[in-house]
Amino acid sequence: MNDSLPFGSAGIPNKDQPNIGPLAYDTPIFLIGMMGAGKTTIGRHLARILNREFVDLDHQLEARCGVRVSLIFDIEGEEGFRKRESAALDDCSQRRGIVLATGGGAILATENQRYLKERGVVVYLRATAEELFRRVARDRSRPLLQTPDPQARIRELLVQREPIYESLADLTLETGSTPATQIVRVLVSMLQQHEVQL
Ligand SMILES: Nc1ncnc2c1ncn2[C@@H]1O[C@H](COP(=O)(O)OP(=O)(O)O)[C@@H](O)[C@H]1O
Ligand SMILES: O=C(O)C1=C[C@@H](OP(=O)(O)O)[C@@H](O)[C@H](O)C1
Ligand SMILES: [Mg+2]
Repeated sequence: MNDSLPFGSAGIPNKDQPNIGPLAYDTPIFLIGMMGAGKTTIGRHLARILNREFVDLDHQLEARCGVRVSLIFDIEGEEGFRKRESAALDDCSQRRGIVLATGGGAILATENQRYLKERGVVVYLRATAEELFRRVARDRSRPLLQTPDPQARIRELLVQREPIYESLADLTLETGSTPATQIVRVLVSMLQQHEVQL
């Protein structure tokens, strides 16, 4: 990869950033974070520039079920969705050389935490509740946000989930108002710094 990519402007090391060490060239890269963090958008760009296959967990589920995520929630509730999500994550996380964008709640089940932690490099895309809300406010495709006060819901979910995102992350990237294309460049540089073979 090109060594001259910018490093550091939006990237912040975790407090106790572990040394990932040299990893196989085909180690999967997993993106985690809240709804609106940019996992799907950034994952797709990242895969393109690394010449990797891009997999989005929600899209996998939709392809398997033949319906949209919101309809899975309508018919089977969150519990049914989570079971399907866990089975899809078990399969997808075993695929080598991919960039995988998870869904925001895919980190909740303990078996999913194990799949992510043991099978690849985990990147947490972080954003504030205000920024997340700005990004997803007009989008009707996220069933958990179809409430009278979606901003409050985002804040609640963030409080519940932030410790899990942090505990799973090998790398954390603050997305702020940085455009997605620049975030991807910073992320490539962070992965290189952490000896992930790209
Ligand atoms: N860094 C960013 N800055 C501004 N908007 C972004 C950024 N990343 C993603 N977005 C926008 O936010 C929305 C949600 O992004 P998406 O990739 O679907 O997030 P996720 O998959 O994490 O829920 C999309 O409209 C996307 O274009
Ligand atoms: O945070 C969540 O629990 C969810 C996030 C969504 O994916 P994104 O994070 O890609 O929006 C999708 O999996 C589903 O609506 C539930
Ligand atoms: Mg997504």
